[in-house]
Amino acid sequence: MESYEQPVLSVRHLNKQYGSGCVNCRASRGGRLIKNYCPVCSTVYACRDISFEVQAGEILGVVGESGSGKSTLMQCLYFDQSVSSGEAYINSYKSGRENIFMASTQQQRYIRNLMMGKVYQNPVMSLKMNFSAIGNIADKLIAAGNRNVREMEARGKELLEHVNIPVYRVKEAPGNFSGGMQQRVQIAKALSNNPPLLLLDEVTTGLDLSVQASVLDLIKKIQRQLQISMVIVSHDLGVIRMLADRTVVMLDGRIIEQGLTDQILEDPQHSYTQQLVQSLLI
Ligand SMILES: Nc1ncnc2c1ncn2[C@@H]1O[C@H](COP(=O)(O)OP(=O)(O)OP(=O)(O)O)[C@@H](O)[C@H]1O
Repeated sequence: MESYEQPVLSVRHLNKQYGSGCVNCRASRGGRLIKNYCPVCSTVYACRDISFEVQAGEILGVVGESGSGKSTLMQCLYFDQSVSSGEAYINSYKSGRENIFMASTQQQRYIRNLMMGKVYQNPVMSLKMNFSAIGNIADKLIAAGNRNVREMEARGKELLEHVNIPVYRVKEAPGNFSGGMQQRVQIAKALSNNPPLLLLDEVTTGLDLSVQASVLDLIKKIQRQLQISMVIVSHDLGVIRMLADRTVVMLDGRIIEQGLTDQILEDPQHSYTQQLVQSLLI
């Protein structure tokens, strides 16, 4: 199969548990859990048998209530957490033939720096608040092996302009910026090495509605212009409706439904998804 036909990201049977499990929860296949939690040994089954694909140029939405495992999934994909088991393949890494979870720490750093970008709900997770905005971009470019200061400065300005940070503020620290501006700097930083895949975790949560709308517009614009693939996590189906081509619905660590976003909105199959869709209409 040619590489352009392969999914950009393919995740198979990803499991992540916090705790080692016990006779009660290991044998029960979830039957004796309270949601995702074992009351006997306190193990949390945060992600259970998660499988999905992201195609080139597609935005995949992941929606679910608080605690359903969305952030854990993103943390595993970006190597912020190790998986308990499972596989993931990126078509730009070793032609999509090697499980990235089995790659060495050095290789995982390489994948993070060149093949993925991540935007967090809390900008402190990705931005150095005591660096300038442009210094933050250079930081990511240096991590990927760049050394040419002039080139990095030009790239930083270009990216920050692209996300609507005024050129006269690029040398200011993001700590001085508003929440929406900080998210835009994070997006610029995540895009700096032209990754084929962007992971966005609750990036508009906590922002004012109008700021939220401008960040969502920016994400849409970037996706159209760069044709980059994205996985966007949100507890808000409104955000997913606006951005995602396809959607995965999570509950208690499992995927309970996935399909085209329009299809899920028009004809939700699972009772939890039906509730979510109904809440959009109220
Ligand atoms: N470090 C940890 N140790 C133990 N349990 C954890 C840890 N991190 C997350 N969990 C548990 O894993 C489950 C999934 O959490 P996660 O943060 O992935 O959910 P979420 O869907 O992203 O929720 P939210 O939208 O509130 O962030 C929850 O039950 C949570 O308590």
